[in-house]
This record gives sequence, C-alpha cells and structure tokens, in this order.
Amino acid sequence: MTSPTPGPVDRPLDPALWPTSTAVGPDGAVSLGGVDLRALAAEHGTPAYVLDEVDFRRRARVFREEFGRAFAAIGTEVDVYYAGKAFLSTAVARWAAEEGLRIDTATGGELAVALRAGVPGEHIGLHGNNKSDAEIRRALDAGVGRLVLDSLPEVDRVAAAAAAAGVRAPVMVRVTTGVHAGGHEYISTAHEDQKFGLSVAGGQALEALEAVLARPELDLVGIHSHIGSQILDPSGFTVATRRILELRALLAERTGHLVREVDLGGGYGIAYLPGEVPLDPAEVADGMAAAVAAVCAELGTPVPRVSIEPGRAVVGPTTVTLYTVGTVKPVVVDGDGDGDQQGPDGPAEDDRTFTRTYVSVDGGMSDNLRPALYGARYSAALVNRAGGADAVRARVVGKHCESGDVVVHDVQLPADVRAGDLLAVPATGAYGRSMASNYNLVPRPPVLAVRDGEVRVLVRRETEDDLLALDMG
Ligand SMILES: Cc1ncc(COP(=O)(O)O)c(C=O)c1O
Ligand SMILES: N[C@@H](CCCC[NH3+])C(=O)O
Repeated sequence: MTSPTPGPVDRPLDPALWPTSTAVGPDGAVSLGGVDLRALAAEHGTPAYVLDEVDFRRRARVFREEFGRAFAAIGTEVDVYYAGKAFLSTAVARWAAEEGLRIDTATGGELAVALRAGVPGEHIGLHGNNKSDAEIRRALDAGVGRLVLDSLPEVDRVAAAAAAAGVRAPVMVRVTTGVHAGGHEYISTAHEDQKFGLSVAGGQALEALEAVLARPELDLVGIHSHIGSQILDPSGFTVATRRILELRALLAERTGHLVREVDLGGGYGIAYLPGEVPLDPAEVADGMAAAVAAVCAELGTPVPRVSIEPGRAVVGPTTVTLYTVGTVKPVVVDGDGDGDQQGPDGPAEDDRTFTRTYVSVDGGMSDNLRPALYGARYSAALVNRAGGADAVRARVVGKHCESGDVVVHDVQLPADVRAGDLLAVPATGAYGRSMASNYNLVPRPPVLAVRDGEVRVLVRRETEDDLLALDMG
C-alpha cells in the first residue's frame, strides 16, 4: 500500500476565503471579530454560523461605492439591492440599509423580514416566478419599489391586484438574454430552457413590456436581467447588458417609451478554495459601466439608471461554520477500484491506494446543502489549536444518513485531529443557513454575529422543542 505524501496542513488561512477580522493567536487558536472561537463554542454550542458584521458592512459598502463611482463616471446612478435569498435576517437587512443598499426579496417570507427590519417599502424589490396573490397584495400594500414580473399572465394579475388596491404598481420585466452564466462558463443560446424570465430572442420579453405599457395600473420601471450565480468570468454581463439595452431601444422605437432603469442582476462569484480568485466588484463595475456607455452611444439612447442584486458576494465570505469534531475514522481507499490487484506490469503499476481520514462533525448537509446539491467544494481548518505539523488527507463529513453528506471533500488537516476539536469551514455565509433543513430532525444552527469582541445572536439555534411543536400528533 502506498500513501501519497500529504501536503502541508491547510493553514495559514487564505484571506480571500476567511472574514477580514480572522486572527490566529499565539497558541494557534482562531478568533473572529475579536472573539475566540473556543469561547464562542463553549457559550453557544456548535454547529454555528459565525458572521463578521464589520466584513458584511464593508462588502456592502464596496458594492455601493465602486458601482456608484463607475456609473457616476458615465453620468448615471446605481442602486445596489442586497439579494436576501443568500441570507436574510432583520439585523442583516438593517446593516445593508445602513450601508446604503436596498433589499431584493424573492418570497413573502423574505419580504416580511425586510419589512420587519424597517426597510422602507420603496427600497424593496420582489421577485418570483410564481408569486401568490397574497405575496403580490402584500408587496403592493407595503409600497415596494418594484415587482419583477416573470411571465405574461403576471402582467394581468399584478394589474388587477393594483386596481383592487387602488395603486399604480411599479414593475420591471425580467428577461432572458440567452446568456447563461455560472462558474467560468457561459453559453449564448437563442432559447432559454429554464423557468425564469421572458425570452428576448423569442419575442415574449417585448410582448410583456408592451402589455405593461398598455395597462395604466402598471408603471414600467425597467428591464431586469439575471444571468446566473457564482460567476467568475464577467464577460457574460457584457453580452447581457448589450441585449437588454437593445431591447430597451427597440421598445422605445415601437412605443416611444424609453425605460428609465435596467437591472443587471447578481451572480458575482467568490472564492471557496485556496487559490480561487473572486470577481473584483470594482473591475466588474468598470466593465459594466463601459458596456452601458458604449452600447447606449451606439444605439443613440440616453444612459439608463442601473441597479444590481449581489447576494453571495456580500455575505458569503463574511461567515464561517463552526463544528465540533466527533468520530475520526481512517479509511483505506482503493483509488483505482480494482480490489487492489496488481497490474500486468508488476506491483503498484496503477496502485493509488491511500488512507483517507473521515472526520465527522456535528452538522452536515442540513446546514450546508451546497456540496450535496451542486458538488460544491469547500475548505476547512482546525481553529481551537495549531495542530501537529504532519498532515492527513481528510474528508469532513456530516452526521446525516447519506453517504453524500460531505462538508469538505478533500482537505489537509493536522494528523492529530481528534474528537472535541473545533473545525471551521469558511465562505458559508451565502446559501448556507438560507438553504438549511431539518433533515433527520436536526435543529438548524444559530447565526451569531461577532464584532469588537462581542457576540450577538442574529438567528437563535432551533431546539427539539421547536421541531416537536410542529408535530400535531
Ligand atoms: C434574480 C436574482 N437576483 C439576484 C440573485 C443573487 O445572486 P448571487 O447571490 O449569486 O449574487 C439571484 C440568485 O442567483 C437571483 O436569482
Ligand atoms: N443557491 C445557489 C444559488 C442560487 C442563486 C439564486 N438564484 C447556490 O448556493 O449557489
């Protein structure tokens, strides 16, 4: 049996992945926001999402300032809507609002949290490909700044709801530009085979825009495009920008109505693994502004007001999930799956047998669904002590009854990792708690904000009583 030489332990902590306040003490223990994670775990238990408030505010500000700067340079203004689907609580909505952001919601639940936070209705947008009548009514009652229409029937439904409420509903029309982005890839297609938006190439987008203009109960605020998520190659934004500005010009030519705003969506990618390079908001802002200016000049149309909807890039890197290690199990892996038979050319010809150390933690796919759902990769580090210098090739797994319940697929951890240690997985702020479940009746972890040495509970830990309270016998 051969054992691949383990690489170095995955420390020091890559600043692209960890919250800005991350610090390693002389004893190797890690603190966030001035809070020693050992003390936090002792007081609040694990698993827990630990969110760096100052980092969240900073990232929100960076989007507002960099996009504001880039679009001011082309003579227009930009509104940044924080996409609450990534993670929303009343405190987070308030922080976003205090940093000058608005809030993008996708359901009645997200809308309720934004309103409870005191965000003014006109600073909230509501999305959804299947909004209920109650959601539409609630959005109108709250005076939201925009409802983003996602289908032709919704034009009539929102118009009827606005008439009933005695208001004029501000609406955008979400269009699909044929650009589908995510990760490094994007493809241009004439026809989008997915549930969101109305096709530009297929003509439904124009049809919906004209239908909106024909309804006096609707105020057409703008055209919306969201091309995907976790985008690391910004070229898709440029293509989408051109297509929606062309659609805007075409609508103006046919109806005389020049739409005043375009929303270029969210999707800004972050780093999950050491060495990954996140999208730089300043660079994307400059690229988008240049594209808007160039296409508008070419089309002879004035530059519109612009909005964007970042979620992941604002909250993702601000948070780590803190776990306690339980069972540690070395497993001999027959890498080539041949039952460890010798090849024809002698021993070890294709022998990749090695030992993988399965490190079980007290959470898993119920607090981070992304590895199981998307094959997403994360990293992890020991945070209660430095650990020995020797490394093992580890896989961090959860406590659920699924072999796909993997938290971190492949990471070098200190060989002396043991039960009772604390492990932290960085970059879990987006789509972690917001997609968490009660699978295996596991209560969902709390979200704890750290700042200036203080811990504040944003979302409390669920209890077994919470779960039992739902069970009506
Ligand atoms: C319409 C819309 N806006 C904004 C977002 C936020 O995306 P991200 O978190 O990737 O920035 C999404 C999700 O992808 C979305 O569907
Ligand atoms: N939930 C996804 C992204 C979906 C974005 C919402 N439109 C993720 O974790 O990456």
